[in-house]
Formats: sequence, C-alpha cells, structure tokens
Amino acid sequence: MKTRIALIAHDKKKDDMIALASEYKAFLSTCQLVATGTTGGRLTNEVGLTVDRKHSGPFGGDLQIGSLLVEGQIDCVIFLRDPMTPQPHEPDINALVRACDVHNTPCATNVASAHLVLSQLQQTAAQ
Ligand SMILES: O=C(CO)COP(=O)(O)O
Repeated sequence: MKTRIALIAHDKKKDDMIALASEYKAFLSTCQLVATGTTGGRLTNEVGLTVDRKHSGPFGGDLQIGSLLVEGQIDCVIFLRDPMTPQPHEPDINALVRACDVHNTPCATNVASAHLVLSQLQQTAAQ
C-alpha cells in the first residue's frame, strides 16, 4: 500500500515546503499525497507532484485533513507551521495537531523533523 502523507505549510513556510518536496520528489511521487489548497497548488505546479487538494487552511483544509486522519487514512503529516504569525484559523491548526497526538500519527512541524520523518519513510519504503 502507498504511504499516505499530508503536506501543509503556512505562507512564510511554503518555500521551505517546495524545497523539501523537491528534495524528496522521487519518494513522494510513490506516495498518496493530500494537501491544503494553496500548498497543494504549489506542489503540483512547481514540483510536479500529484496531490489531492483540499480547501485552503483558513477555509477548513486543516479540518478536512484532520477528518481523514481520524478515519485512519493518513500515515504521516508534514505541517510546516509559522510560529511567528498569528493565524485566523488557529483552532483548526490545533485540532489537526491534537488529532495527530490522539491517534499517534507522526507530525513534523518544522523542516528538521520533516527531514527525519521523510528520510525514514523513504528508507523503509526502499526495503
Ligand atoms: O493555512 C494552512 C494551514 O493551517 C495552509 O493552507 P494553504 O495551503 O491553503 O495556504
């Protein structure tokens, strides 16, 4: 079965997400990807990945991904959050991260942890 990964980035972290996805493109291309709206659009247009695009974060995209996660349809979340900028949908963001904790789903919220998670998943997939 394909690894199911959610990719989400706040605006000031989107360039980091593009760089990360470009680095892991070969592996990510073998995965089933879901993303919030704007992040997903950039991943498709700039990296060439096939992504199931949900609504933009402020319009409920985090909640849509949280719902998939609760249903057991997400193996891992890469969520590059911007800790320096208040977000109008902070409750949605907290709900998604909380759902990861409730369901013991790996959730990388910065680039360093995203590298650890993706390199491990890539290695496991190659075995
Ligand atoms: O706001 C977000 C996550 O909380 C991300 O949404 P977009 O990918 O649509 O910018």
